[in-house]
Amino acid sequence: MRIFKFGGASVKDANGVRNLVKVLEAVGHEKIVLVISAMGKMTNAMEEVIDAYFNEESQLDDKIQVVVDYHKAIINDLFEVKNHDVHHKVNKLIEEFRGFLMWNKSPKYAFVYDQVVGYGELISTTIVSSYLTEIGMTNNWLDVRELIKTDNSYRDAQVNWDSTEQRVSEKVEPAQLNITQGFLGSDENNFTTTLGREGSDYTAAILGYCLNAKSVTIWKDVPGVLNADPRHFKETQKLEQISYREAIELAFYGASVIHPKTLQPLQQKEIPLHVKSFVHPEAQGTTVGKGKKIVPEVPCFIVKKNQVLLKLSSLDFSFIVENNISDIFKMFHDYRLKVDLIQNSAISFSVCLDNKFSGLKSILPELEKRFKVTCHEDVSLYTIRHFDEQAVESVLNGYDVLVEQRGKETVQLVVK
Ligand SMILES: Nc1ncnc2c1ncn2[C@@H]1O[C@H](COP(=O)(O)OP(=O)(O)O)[C@@H](O)[C@H]1O
Ligand SMILES: N[C@@H](CC(=O)OP(=O)(O)O)C(=O)O
Repeated sequence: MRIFKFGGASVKDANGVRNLVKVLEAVGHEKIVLVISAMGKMTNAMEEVIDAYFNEESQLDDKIQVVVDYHKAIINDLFEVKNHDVHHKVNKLIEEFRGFLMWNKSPKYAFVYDQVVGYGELISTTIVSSYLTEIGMTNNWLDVRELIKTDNSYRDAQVNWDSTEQRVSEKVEPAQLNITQGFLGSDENNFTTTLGREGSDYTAAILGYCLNAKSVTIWKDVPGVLNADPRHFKETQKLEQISYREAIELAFYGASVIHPKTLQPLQQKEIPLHVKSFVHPEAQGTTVGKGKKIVPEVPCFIVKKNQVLLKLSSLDFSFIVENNISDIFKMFHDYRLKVDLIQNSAISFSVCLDNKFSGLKSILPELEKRFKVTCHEDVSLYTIRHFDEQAVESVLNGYDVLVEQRGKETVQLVVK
């Protein structure tokens, strides 16, 4: 079997859905599992619904209406028949999460988030599946929550591999075109869980692993994995081949084209991962697999914006060593601050953090009880793999370098 993942960008409108069909016609549509994300930016729109529910209830209906209108426009464009069954199916899903929000008693944000946010994926797969059926492509729609079982760490659920493997092998039809949602799973009480934002790549890898797939392909709006994010760098080069190890390194440092958790299950079974253009499905793309580290061998640039640099110094000139470093790391873990870089000297300790769960405000007073704290917000972290001096120079242009760290293959620069 082959696993195909189509992200939000690929199904952002009716033409995107038609193009998905063209891709399937070009590369075959049997013995496939299609993993599809929410359409366009609908996960962000669902997050706004949840935020309104918790913080500004007067906005709730308007926020839900944005989701309704977006999908309705796509359905009206795709289906000629006015009262096509797809309207009924999508309305039912919308009423499901509206009803949940009406009756919910749980004050727990992460739990409520997971029960609601995934309707983006449930709706998108319902629309795509109905469209495929309409044009004569028989398909098997699967609720991924019945396949992928996880613990109950809402918003960052961990997969229970044994029961997932068993369910996947029972429910996926190996000879057919199967279609299911990315990003979601369910816990032992059958509540919906999510695998973390942008987690649909990981879903494709989980299914690939459980089905011993021949390959996993992520269809993108770019020709493959580039040596830098084209939104931040003018000149980029496509990488032809990357080893699993190198791809894991790139994803770890923040190359957002592949979700970091995706590589590990594939590497374990040596399943190749193709990143290909949904505009030119016949073109080669990038293959992540066994073999050469990186082809061509060029510097790879990764930038993370809006990071925080904290410098902690002891108040009494005592050393910062194992015991206080372990306390500091426990605090970062508790406040969900992701550590991107560390540098320590005898009496100080610098750390570049990702504040995506907004833990910074709460941790600062805690740290200030024990250390002198200097905090630079809104810094950028540049990582260059396989760097040379020219590559380093090219990213510096006028920035102030706050921290520099060099290894044999990687240089990291925190700049303001
Ligand atoms: N190293 C990279 N190579 C290719 N694309 C990259 C890279 N880093 C960031 N991107 C960006 O990732 C985008 C595709 O990801 P995304 O929009 O999240 O797609 P999807 O919705 O399909 O998951 C590309 O349009 C590109 O701008
Ligand atoms: N829809 C989810 C999961 C995902 O992976 O989406 P995409 O494939 O569009 O990045 C998100 O936006 O986080």
